Amino acid sequence: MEKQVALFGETEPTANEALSGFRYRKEFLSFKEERDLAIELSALDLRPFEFQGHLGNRRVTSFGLKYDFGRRTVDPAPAFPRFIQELVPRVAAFANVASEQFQQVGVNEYRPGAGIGWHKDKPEFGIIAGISLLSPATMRFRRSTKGGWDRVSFDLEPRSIYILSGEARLLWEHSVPAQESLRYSITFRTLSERFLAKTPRANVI
Ligand SMILES: O=C(O)CCC(=O)C(=O)O
Ligand SMILES: [Fe+2]
Repeated sequence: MEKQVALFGETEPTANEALSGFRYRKEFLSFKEERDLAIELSALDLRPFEFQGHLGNRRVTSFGLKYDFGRRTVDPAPAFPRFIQELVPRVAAFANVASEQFQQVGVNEYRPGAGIGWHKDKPEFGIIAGISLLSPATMRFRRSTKGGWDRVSFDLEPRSIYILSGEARLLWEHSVPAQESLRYSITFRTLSERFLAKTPRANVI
């Protein structure tokens, strides 16, 4: 049976109880910020995400670094545009990391009918912070158990932010089912300790 968790404002105790390492705050962006960002995002050169096993109708782009799913490598990507740079300190404060630690940013555009299938983000990346714009969505989590799956889901409101760290990041898979109207997410990623240890910084950037 799936647990549906309603989140109001900064409800970390509730969130942590349901899923350790998941944090959420609504109204992280103002309406004006959301509108201005949506204009910036609509002007980006987004490409269809194509990879076996994933829903294909989401469009994406990356900044700072990008993960090449074919070669399984982390490669350089265009620098953060100004509107992303301006968000980083605020996102970093909410995530309790230094701004410089966010080295990768991904933009997802979900037109009506687009979603993202079950996955864990690549182990090269560490903490993930996600901002939602324009339309509500549900973020679903599952973890296999002896008898089947543990499941939990959270409503993501437009202008909200979530953090995936710890168990939510490492042990649970997540997905976002298709919704009926346009939604964007901007995801910010640090690099994992493991990846940093084996990759001198100079080679990454
Ligand atoms: O749209 C979202 O908030 C989820 C995105 C996601 O899971 C990803 O980009 O890895
Ligand atoms: Fe993800």
